[in-house]
Amino acid sequence: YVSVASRTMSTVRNCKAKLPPGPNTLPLIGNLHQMVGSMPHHYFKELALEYGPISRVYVGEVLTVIISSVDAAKEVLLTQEKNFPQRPVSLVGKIVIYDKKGLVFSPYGDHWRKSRKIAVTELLSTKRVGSFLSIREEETRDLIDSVAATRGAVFNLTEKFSGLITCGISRAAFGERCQQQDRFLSLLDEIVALGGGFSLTDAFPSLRFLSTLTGVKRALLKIKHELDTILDEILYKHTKIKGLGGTRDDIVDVLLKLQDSTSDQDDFHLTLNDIKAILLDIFLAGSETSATALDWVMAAMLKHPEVMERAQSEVRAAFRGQGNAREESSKELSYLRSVIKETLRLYPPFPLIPRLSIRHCEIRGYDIPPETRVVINSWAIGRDPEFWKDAERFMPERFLGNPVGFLGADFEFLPFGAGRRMCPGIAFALASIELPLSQLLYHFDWKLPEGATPEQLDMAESFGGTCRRKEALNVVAIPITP
Ligand code: HEM
Repeated sequence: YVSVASRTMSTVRNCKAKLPPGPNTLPLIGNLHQMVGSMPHHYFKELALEYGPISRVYVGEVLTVIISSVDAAKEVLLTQEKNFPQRPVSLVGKIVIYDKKGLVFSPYGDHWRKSRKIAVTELLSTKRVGSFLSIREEETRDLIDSVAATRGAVFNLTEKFSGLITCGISRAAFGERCQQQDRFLSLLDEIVALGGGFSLTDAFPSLRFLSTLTGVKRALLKIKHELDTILDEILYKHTKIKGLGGTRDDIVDVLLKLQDSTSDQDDFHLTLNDIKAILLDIFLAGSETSATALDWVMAAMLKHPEVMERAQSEVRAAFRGQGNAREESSKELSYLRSVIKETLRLYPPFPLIPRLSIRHCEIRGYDIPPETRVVINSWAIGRDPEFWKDAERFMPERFLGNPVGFLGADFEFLPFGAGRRMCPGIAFALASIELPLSQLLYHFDWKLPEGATPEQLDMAESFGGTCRRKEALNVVAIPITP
C-alpha cells in the first residue's frame, strides 16, 4: 500500500550512472546516522561545502540530490522544470489527502493543472484575498485587544500568532470559525508531527511494514477519518445554506459553485474529495508557514532594536492621527516590507524545496535517474556570500530599492519556491502577515522579559513541517498612543 516512488540504494546500485558526489554510506541506513542531531538544511549546506553545489545523500535508502547554488536551482526550477514537475509522494499525501488529490502532493498532470488553476484564479487571487479584508481586520483587532489585555506582563506571542493565522484561514475557508475548530486544528498538528520533515516511513519505502509497525499508518488513517467527518459536516452546512438562498463567498462556497458549474461529463469535474483535499492543502500549506514567518519577523526585530525602531517610525508616520494602521496604505511601508523579505531570506519557513525527477536527465554533467528526490536548499542559497554581501547579517535595508522579489524570478531568494509548483498563496500570506505586523508596531512598544537582552534572544531553529523557532517568543508589550 505504501509504495512511495523514489530511487533507492538498491535500484541505484544496478544502474551505471554518474551520480553527484557525496559521503560514504552505510548499508540500509545510508547517511541517516550523519544527519541525526543536526538540522537537515544545515547538514546539507555542509555537504555542499565539501562536495559542491550538487551533492547526494541517502536519506535511509532514498537517493536524495541536494541543490545548493543559484545556477543549479535555476536549472531544476526553470530550465529543466519539465523534468522535476512534482513532489515526492509521502504517506500523508496518500492517506490523508485523498490519495494525492489537491495540489501539494498531486502528481504532475491534468488533475494537478486544473486544481492549480482553480487555486490561482478563484481561491487565492489578489482579488479574492482582498475580499477577505474584513476578516483580517477583525482578527487583527482581536489580537491587538488580547495583547493590550496583558497589561505589561510577559506573554507568549508565538501562540497568539498561531491563533491569529488559523482563525483567519478558517474564516476565509469556512466563513466562520467552525464548531470543531480546535479539534480540526489539533488533527492538522498531529499530521505535521507524524509526516513533517523527513519521516522514517518515507526514508524506507521498500520496508512496507514499517508504517504499520511504527503505528504511523494507523494513526494517519484515524486522523483522516476524523478530518473527513468534520469536513463533510462543513460542506453539508454550506450546501444547506446555499439551498435556502443564502449567499456567501468563502472558499467552500466558491468550490461548491465551481462543482455545480461542471458535470460528470466535463473533462474535469470537482468531486467532494477534490474539494476536501484542496481545503486541507490550504490549511496545511498556509497556516504554520504564515504563523512561523510572523514569529521570525518579530523575533528578528527584537534582536535588532534599531530595525524595530525604524519600522515603528515608518508605520507611525504613515498612519499618524488615524488610530490604526490600514492595509490599503501598506504599499507605503517599504521598510517593513524589506524587514519581512530579509527575515524570509535568513529564516525561510520552508527551507528545503522538494521535487521528484520524472525521467532521466542530467544536471551539470551529473546523471539524475528517474524518480530521484531532489531538494533545493533555499536556506543555504539565501545565505550564499556570492550573492549576498555580509550574507549572515540581518540588514533589511539591502532590499530597499532592490528589485529582488517574492515571485520566483530571482533564484537567490526562494522563500516561496519558483516555477510551476511555486507557492500559489503569496498574496494570502503577505496580507496575513503585513496587517498584524503594522498594527502591532503602531500600537505597542516591544521588550524582552526583564533581564533578557537582545543579544541573548535565541534564534535556534526546530525542523518539522516548517522550520520554526525552537523557543516560543515571550515578550512584553507596552501600549502607546502614536
Ligand atoms: C509565509 C508563508 C508561506 C511560505 C513561506 C510558503 C512557502 C511555500 C513553498 C516554499 C512552497 C513550495 C514551492 C515550490 O515547490 O516551488 C509552497 C507551496 C504551496 N503553498 Fe505556500 N507558503 C506560504 C503560505 C501559503 C498560504 C497562505 C497558502 C494558502 C492559503 C499556501 C499554499 C500553498 C500550496 C497549495 C502549495 C503547493 C502548490 C503546488 O504544488 O502546486 N502557502 N509554499
